[in-house]
Amino acid sequence: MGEIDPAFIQPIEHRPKPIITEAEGIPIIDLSSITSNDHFCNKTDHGNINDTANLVAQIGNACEKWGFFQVINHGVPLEKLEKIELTARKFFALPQEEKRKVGRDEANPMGYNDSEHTRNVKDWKQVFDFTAKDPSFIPVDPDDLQPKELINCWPQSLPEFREEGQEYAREVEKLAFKLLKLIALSLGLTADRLNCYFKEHASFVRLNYYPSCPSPQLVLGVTRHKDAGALTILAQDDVGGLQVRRKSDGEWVSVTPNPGAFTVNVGDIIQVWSNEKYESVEHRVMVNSDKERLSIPFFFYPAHYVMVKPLEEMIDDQNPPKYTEYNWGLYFATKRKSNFKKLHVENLQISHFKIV
Ligand SMILES: O=C(O)CCC(=O)C(=O)O
Ligand SMILES: [Fe+2]
Repeated sequence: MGEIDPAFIQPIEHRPKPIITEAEGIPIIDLSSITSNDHFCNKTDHGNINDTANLVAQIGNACEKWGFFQVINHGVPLEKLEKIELTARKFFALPQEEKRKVGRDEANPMGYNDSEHTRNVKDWKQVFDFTAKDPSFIPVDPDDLQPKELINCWPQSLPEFREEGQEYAREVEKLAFKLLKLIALSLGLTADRLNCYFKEHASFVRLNYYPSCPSPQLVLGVTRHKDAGALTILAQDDVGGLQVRRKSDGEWVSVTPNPGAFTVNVGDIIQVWSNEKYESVEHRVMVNSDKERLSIPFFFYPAHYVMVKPLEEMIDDQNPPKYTEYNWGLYFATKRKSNFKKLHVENLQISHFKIV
């Protein structure tokens, strides 16, 4: 323990427990009935309406009960996932100086970072971020709301990285739009109701590398947090470590990895749009003493200019709006500031927009 930088050490109440409880019951949802059909919700679609209704019900239940679910037969070709995983492993095995050449910083948000902070504690991980869409625009400084073009920086020594990353992002983006439709339907909205917010979406893919750790009981790979965007679609290898705060009793429970499946979770924006019918659930990542781990989240973010507030359809006299409106670009830029260093103030959270 002597060698661990104190910046990584979690306060006692947030350290992982030695006994791990598996999250039995996180639904595994089979998307095979819609994977071959990009227009499965259109009026002209003569596909099996019962299949879609069944899926919508499963997704709605999972979002209400867990805020998390896994999808199989999702249509993302596994070889695209395997390629990006292999290249990600090669990238993280490069010498630190090489990785830092594509380092991200406060001005340039994409690329490599080995000192991410969540809730003012340093995470035991290294990350590499790239945008799903090229070009992508979002403000990066809360004092300058001019959107900035996000420039991806790819390492020269891995020429295949760029194309593999972009191809992977294109495939997961298709899945994200399908899930968005299913979630809209599950909220009683029209299938395309949420699409307007994603025309110029500022989503990005993150490669998370969690090295093995000599004192896994003191640190976390990612400190407890809720994802700020609309949806997260996560691929993980077979090591495990993701824990979710179970809604029924507040216990931290582990999500059993199911390689080839994606773990999907609802983020803060869907919590607000749905006026809390669905909640963005807290999660964290444990590391271990002998195995490194790789995970690849796709953070599905709306366009920077979107004003986020409870949808009209989700509010009425019995359900008044629970959040005040906020601008997504400004929220993102403000939250980002706390990623780089320990701040001595509480980080921005969605609860700060809650109407009490
Ligand atoms: O690595 C994981 O399993 C989850 C990572 C995560 O929660 C995040 O990057 O927001
Ligand atoms: Fe997360």
